[in-house]
Amino acid sequence: MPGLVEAVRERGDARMKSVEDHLSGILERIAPLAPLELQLLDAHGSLLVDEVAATGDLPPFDNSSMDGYAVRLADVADAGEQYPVVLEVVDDIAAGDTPKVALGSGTCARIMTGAPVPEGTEAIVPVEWTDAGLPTVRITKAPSSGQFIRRRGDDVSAGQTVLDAGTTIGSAQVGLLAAIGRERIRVRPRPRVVILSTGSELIQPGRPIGPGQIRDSNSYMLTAAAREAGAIAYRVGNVPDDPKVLIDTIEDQLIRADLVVTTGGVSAGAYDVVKEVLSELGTVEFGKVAMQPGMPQGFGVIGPDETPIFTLPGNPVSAFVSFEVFVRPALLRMQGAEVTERPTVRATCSTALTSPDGKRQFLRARYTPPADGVGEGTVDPVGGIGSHLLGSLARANALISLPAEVTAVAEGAEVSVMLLG
Ligand SMILES: Nc1nc2c(c(=O)[nH]1)N[C@H]1C(S)=C(S)[C@@H](COP(=O)(O)OP(=O)(O)OC[C@H]3O[C@@H](n4cnc5c(N)ncnc54)[C@H](O)[C@@H]3O)O[C@H]1N2
Ligand code: MOO
Repeated sequence: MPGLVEAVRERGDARMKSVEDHLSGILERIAPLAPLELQLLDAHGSLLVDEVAATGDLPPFDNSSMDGYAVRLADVADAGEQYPVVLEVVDDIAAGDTPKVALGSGTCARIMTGAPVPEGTEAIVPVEWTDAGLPTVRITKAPSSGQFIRRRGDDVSAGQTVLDAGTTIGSAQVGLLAAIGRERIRVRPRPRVVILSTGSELIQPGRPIGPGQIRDSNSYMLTAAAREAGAIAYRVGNVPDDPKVLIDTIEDQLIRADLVVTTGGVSAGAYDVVKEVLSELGTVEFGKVAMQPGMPQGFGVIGPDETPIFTLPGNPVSAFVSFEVFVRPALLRMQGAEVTERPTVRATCSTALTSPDGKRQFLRARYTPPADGVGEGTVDPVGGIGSHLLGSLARANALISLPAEVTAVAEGAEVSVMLLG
């Protein structure tokens, strides 16, 4: 019969919070950031607060979609290779010009792409269907009615809603807003996130490494992850395991942070400074979450503005998975997103798996969608379960998520897969 300690270890610790409880506790305390009016390019990547309506038509005037000649249909109806029609060119209109003359019988105007068509225009003859002549032009092919004319308002008409509230401002949306004349726009701003890696053993890439030291991968990885989640991320590497330096660094950084993420120093070690320092403040709660990797977690608020802070474990894979499961949803919530989870699919697992009882396990994996686009894809675990295995993490495009009560999965069984990016 196992002793108490062994029994707890086997079944998971009853005092551990479930992943779901920890996440919902976090999201209850994270509010969308207050809307801000930003210049278009500063709004790029943010979510629109209000719907946007066009104040004018797009295009704003009838214009040519080809370099060529603006004509009346009756004048060119008989044009052909054998018997070209000859017209007098009465105007020459470049983009930005205003036409000076209306078209009369037997006349045409040379016109460039985007230039306003003169009054009386019924179609445009592309220059390739002519001898490009001036002051008369020979036309060898007749356009159809309205051909190569872009009508006023055929893209967007005045008053029309062009973007719904909640739309993410990507490059196409920036282009549209500029086209309708908007210079500034109200959005949920991108959260500013400070990523801080702690540990006296950490060395920045590019520096020589000594015995017992390791490179600081977490601060880079999480800064990139925060950017991928839409945040403006600031990286602070190399905070040593010194309580005073740590608290001073966090205080200094609060000025530019809507959210702080630390890694390392939260387990049970003698130098686990993050836990030691922040526990004393009483506003950050530390505990164990029933998951692997990512068991030791801390979350709370800090500083005069009650800035949310996540203290993630130092093992790189634990930090990565914790970010995915807890921090990313919080960042999306701050941006006003309705959906904060990664897309999840069911997939056939290529190998048999085991998992600790009482802990949700996140396994690095490669997901392959179904070849025909219908039905279930397959998923292959990559690497082992060790929380230090960054090599296999970098080959993964998904995480297999096994519920806490699942201890074994047969080869070919269906599993839940969280797709990364
Ligand atoms: N006695 C116990 N020991 C540990 C427990 C426990 O419950 N009891 N939990 C283990 C688990 S699970 C995890 S996860 C880790 C969490 O440790 P810490 O958050 O305290 O992190 P550190 O001790 O500072 O570092 C752990 C590991 O990760 C490396 N590390 C740290 N920062 C970085 C970085 N920025 N880039 C790359 N690698 C980093 C560090 O060198 C260590 O190897 O605790 C277990 N122990
Ligand atoms: O939970 Mo730790 O995050 O497994 O290595």
